Amino acid sequence: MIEAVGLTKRYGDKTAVYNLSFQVRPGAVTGFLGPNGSGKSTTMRMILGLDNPTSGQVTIGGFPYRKLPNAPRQVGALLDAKAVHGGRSARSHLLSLAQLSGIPARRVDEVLGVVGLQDVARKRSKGFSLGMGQRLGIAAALLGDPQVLLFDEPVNGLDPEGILWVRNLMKALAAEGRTVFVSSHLMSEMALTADHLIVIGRGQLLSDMSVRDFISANSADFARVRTPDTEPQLREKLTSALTEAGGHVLPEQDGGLRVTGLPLPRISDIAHDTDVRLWELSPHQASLEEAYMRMTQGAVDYRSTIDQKAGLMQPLPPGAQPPMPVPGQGQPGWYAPPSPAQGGQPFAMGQPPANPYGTPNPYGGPAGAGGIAAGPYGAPAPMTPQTPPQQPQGPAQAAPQAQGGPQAPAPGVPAVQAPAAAPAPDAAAIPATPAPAPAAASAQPSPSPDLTKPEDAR
Ligand SMILES: Nc1ncnc2c1ncn2[C@@H]1O[C@H](COP(=O)(O)OP(=O)(O)OP(=O)(O)O)[C@@H](O)[C@H]1O
Repeated sequence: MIEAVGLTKRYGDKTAVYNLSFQVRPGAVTGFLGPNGSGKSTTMRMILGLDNPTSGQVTIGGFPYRKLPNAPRQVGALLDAKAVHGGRSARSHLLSLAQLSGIPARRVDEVLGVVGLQDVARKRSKGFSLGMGQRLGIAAALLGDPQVLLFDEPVNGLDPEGILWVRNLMKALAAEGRTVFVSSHLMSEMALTADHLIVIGRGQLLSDMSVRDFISANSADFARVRTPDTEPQLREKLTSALTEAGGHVLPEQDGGLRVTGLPLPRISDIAHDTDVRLWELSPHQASLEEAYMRMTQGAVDYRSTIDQKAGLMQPLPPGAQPPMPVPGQGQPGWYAPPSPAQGGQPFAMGQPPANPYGTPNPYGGPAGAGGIAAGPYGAPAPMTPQTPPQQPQGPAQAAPQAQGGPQAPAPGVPAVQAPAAAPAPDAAAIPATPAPAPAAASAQPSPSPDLTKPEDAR
């Protein structure tokens, strides 16, 4: 388990993380969400001993990372997939990490297979695509067969097959009882992968709850109603009647109406009473993305000026910042549907607070996003390296390493793609990684979970 208590990090007068307390438990995938610059990477670096907290503490299994016995075998991480010496092959990179941690060389070939890079194992990583680099980073994280895994944006750059593979891998690792902590900006992916969410904004904790509770607390179900496109007056008539009955009606771009505050049968009765024919009356649940936007809107530091023009948010006075969101409350002015507290229970009559992920909803709607394919480690097809750049491979090309790449492993960095030697506090950079592509392509229920275990541990 990872436990942070009052974790705070300041860089000069910039407070990157403030008074964060949370626990990441084993046996589940915990998503770590927050807008750009909210402090996710800083938090992960502190967990891994790469940054020192200004105050507070964070422990893994009760120990600060740097005091963990045999850390590389207990914790694996992917922080920066680019932290690899481009002149080294994928295999050499992993071998050097393995040697630093006393991990047998045969484990390198195992993880290369798990991530699907076996066919390009001897190619220089500088020719790798973004997705292949991610896979290499994931391989490094798995190297020590750790019980605790941290992944910072693991699906960044992966194609759909790679994304599915990472999703299944995360879930399989958690199903084996491991602690899996993963950051991502892809809400749809988080909705499919995570069981629990920790959301931060401007370095502070905004939410710590299950995905289902998060959506339920930050969004409201709604009904979609469509009247005949050919008779716009019917739409107006129905809008008035629904509003009069206490509903909240928002027009949608395709001419439909989004209605909250009235159960579906009531909407149907009102339409009937006002002599309005319906082409559609369907129940909907807000997505994780909508719930997330509602929760974090006030904590977004970087926003396009186009957002206001597009009506995605209410205009603020020049120079004003939206207020920090309050956990469990929506952001006023945001486009998402009103929260249950504001809009009431739209489908009060037997409405399923339904499980958005997995179980079919009682109204016969889509089953949600639960359908995950098979095997945890069923990897995607083998990768082919990009055409290697023609430039010379001299030392100059290795410059990136200086930031903590493999060549100069950061002290204390574990199984991850870490740099070798001792961790350098505040150093940044963890390993990089590759992506899978085992021949077993596709969706076979993965090979045995043992694939993630070093032979000497089986
Ligand atoms: N070494 C540093 N020196 C000064 N400021 C830093 C340093 N590292 C991070 N920060 C600042 O701390 C804040 C949090 O950054 P961090 O990278 O942790 O955010 P993040 O949530 O990971 O962002 P993103 O989603 O964009 O990756 C940012 O304002 C960033 O500029």
